[in-house]
Amino acid sequence: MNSPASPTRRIGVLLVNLGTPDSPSTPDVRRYLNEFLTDGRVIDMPAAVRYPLFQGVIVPLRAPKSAKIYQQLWDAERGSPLLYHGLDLQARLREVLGKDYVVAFGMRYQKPSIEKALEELRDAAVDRIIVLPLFPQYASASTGSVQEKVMDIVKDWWIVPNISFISTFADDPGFIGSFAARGKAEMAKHEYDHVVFSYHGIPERHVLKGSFKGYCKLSTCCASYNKNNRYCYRAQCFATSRLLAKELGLRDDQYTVTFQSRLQSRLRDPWLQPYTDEVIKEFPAKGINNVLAFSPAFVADCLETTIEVGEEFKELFEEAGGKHWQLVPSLNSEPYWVEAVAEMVRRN
Ligand SMILES: C=CC1=C(C)c2cc3[nH]c(cc4nc(cc5[nH]c(cc1n2)c(C)c5CCC(=O)O)C(CCC(=O)O)=C4C)c(C)c3C=C
Ligand SMILES: [Fe+2]
Ligand SMILES: [Fe+2]
Repeated sequence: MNSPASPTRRIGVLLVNLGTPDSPSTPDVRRYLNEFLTDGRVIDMPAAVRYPLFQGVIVPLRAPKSAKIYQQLWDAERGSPLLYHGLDLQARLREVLGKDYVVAFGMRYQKPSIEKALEELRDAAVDRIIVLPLFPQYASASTGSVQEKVMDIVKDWWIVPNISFISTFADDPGFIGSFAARGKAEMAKHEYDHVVFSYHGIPERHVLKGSFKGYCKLSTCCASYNKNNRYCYRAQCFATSRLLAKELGLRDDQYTVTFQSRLQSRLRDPWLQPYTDEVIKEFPAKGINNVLAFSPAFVADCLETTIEVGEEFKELFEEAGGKHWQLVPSLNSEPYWVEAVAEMVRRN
């Protein structure tokens, strides 16, 4: 009797980014924000308060304003940059990884859903799944939320797959090298007297909640990256910045680490500081007039890079008297970044 052919042992790769509305219309933005801002890892309030407060008050007020910004960002042919860069990365990674891998792409909020992407991998009968949330620095509100969602889905499958997560790549040499290459290309075009590494902020409380045995106290604890603060978002942001500065040949006084995108609320809870908008307004008075801005919490251009860093911060800086502000474009689906992702996957 012939033995059955041995099953192909392909590996599934699930790339996940945050999410984006289906269109920049107010109803679609409202639907997206309703899903995003009722996630208990993003807004860590009891569900009984979170749902009525956000779905009933904050999102209806915010959606029309956000929709206007999404309209500025939207590409007439390709739609949301976060989505089309994700699909491009998926396509290029497929080519680089070859036939032993099946690469799927999903968004934590809205479409394409993580459910659908996981089903694609299940239908391909992959042997195991490597999940790569596309956030370099672990935060419960981003990476943690993706992990929870994936586990929530597969817990209901009859055959639960082998799954591993790449939870942080803040100090990954391929990630650092790719961003440094993007920065060097800008530095070759213009003289800069200062560099800003501006990261998406999170409430300070989120850092303290993840503090390992009380190690992280939002102080000098984050000045080195070690086994005690491996998943501290603030420590990872500093680690990424130090490594990028080293690659770019910057002295400590030639760069500043800042945090952007805080969700302003009447609760006035402090977010990670210093705030980018406040820091850059002071630059011209200090003689800093030519600034190169990196946004290394994102690996694809999106609202937070193109509009907030590339346009809003530029305007603030120029209003304060600054001369030249330049955003370093994100990694998107640049060949060296695709290779860096492939290497992280192969190593896993
Ligand atoms: C880098 C990872 C991210 C973390 C950590 C994060 C935390 C976080 N975000 C909000 C609120 C908003 N973020 C918004 C946009 C947005 N956020 C991320 C990533 C992280 N967020 C991305 C990639 C994007 C852009 C999406 C796009 O389509 O381009 C928005 C929506 C835009 C707006 O209305 O301003 C909100 C709101 C909170 C509260 C939070 C942590 C607690
Ligand atoms: Fe965000
Ligand atoms: Fe820390």
